[in-house]
Amino acid sequence: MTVLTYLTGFGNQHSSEAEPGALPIGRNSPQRAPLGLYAELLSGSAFTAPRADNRRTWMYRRRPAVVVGRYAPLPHGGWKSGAAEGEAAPPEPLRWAPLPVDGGGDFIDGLRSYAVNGEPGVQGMGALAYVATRAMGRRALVNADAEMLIVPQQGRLLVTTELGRLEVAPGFIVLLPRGMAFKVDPLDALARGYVCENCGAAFRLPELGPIGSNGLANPRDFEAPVAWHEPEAGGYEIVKRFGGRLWRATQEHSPFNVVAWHGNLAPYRWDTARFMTINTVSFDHPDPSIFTVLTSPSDTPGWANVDFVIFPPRWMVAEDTFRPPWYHRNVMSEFMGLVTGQYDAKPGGFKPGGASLHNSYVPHGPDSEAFGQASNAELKPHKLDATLAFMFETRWPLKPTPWALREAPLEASYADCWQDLKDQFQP
Ligand SMILES: O=C(O)Cc1cc(O)ccc1O
Ligand SMILES: [Fe+2]
Repeated sequence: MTVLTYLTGFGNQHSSEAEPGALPIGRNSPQRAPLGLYAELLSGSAFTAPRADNRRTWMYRRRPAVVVGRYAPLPHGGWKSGAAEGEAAPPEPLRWAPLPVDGGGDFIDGLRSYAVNGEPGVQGMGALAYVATRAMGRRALVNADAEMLIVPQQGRLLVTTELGRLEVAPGFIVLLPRGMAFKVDPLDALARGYVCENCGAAFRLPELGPIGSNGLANPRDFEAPVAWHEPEAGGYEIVKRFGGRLWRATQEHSPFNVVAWHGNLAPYRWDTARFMTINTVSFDHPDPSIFTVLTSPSDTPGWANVDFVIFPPRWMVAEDTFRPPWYHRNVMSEFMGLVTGQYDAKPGGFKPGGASLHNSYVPHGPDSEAFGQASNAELKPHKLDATLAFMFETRWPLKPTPWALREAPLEASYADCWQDLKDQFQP
């Protein structure tokens, strides 16, 4: 395939044209847009949102998105959204073994929700897995309810969007704005990973406070696509997520027909290897908020609708410190996945491609194996290398789905991993 080029900078005012002269200069909506194109605006925020949060993009396209057939319901057994579609779960830690990579479906067919909260299109999130063994072909997905954050775990992906194409491998993430058409195609025989469906405020970089003007995920490392319009003629199936349901319609042309665009609402890819990791250089284990890549705030300051947090390779140097995570009960709910390597709180038990859910106030922390090792380890500088875990942390309790509780590879004996923690009190 061709080598793709990118525009850099999270939230920048990008502009791109696939044909010279396709982008109007000095105005957005001339009486006749250049080259016979249609002008179309996509908003990511209310028109009157504060300037710092305001996101919108102008597209100049061969046909506007309004040219589409009538929608009919499209059944999908695995994709759930909103607390109403979750089940009551016992207040216990839950963990799932890696999903088998089979099934012969495309990205849409292979979506399965582990856990949900909130309300589709309003607030909250869903944590999903995807397994894809074939391309979407002439099928596109539009999620009108949520922004989609894709975390590939296995297999490279080609992500085609209305604004252009992105290529990613495991270790990257992809952020797809709410309401923008896209398709996700495996570039290898199979692809597996995780998705966060964010129904709240759009993801943004966290404030840095005393860290200062640099660090964590740096804005310039986020890469947006350049304009690209699909050359092949022919129809498309548009699959739309709206109101927590899937719908399908057909149209006689590709939705990937944007010849030029400009604006600050764009899909991005980002390489987790670019994360500038902050950790203690003295003692104690800092709160995991130091690993926040992106945050979707809620209406209460500091209580995120969802934070996307990574646990990347890093040096552990803390003195007189139990270095893995502490035992804790968190008001926020924690969904975790493992892209590669080992996670320090569960060196043996948490497998790449697996998932865990530690819901609001569910006690958790290092398993007995990790506790024994870390309590006795010689505290010389140690690199946690070749590892990448992540967390979707949300202020609303997550409800597991029927699939997650009854069909997915739920590990019945997960909670046993703490039962060997003995009373070792020596008065
Ligand atoms: O529970 C977990 O494994 C995630 C986590 C990691 C950490 O370093 C501190 C708190 C926390 O919830
Ligand atoms: Fe935790």
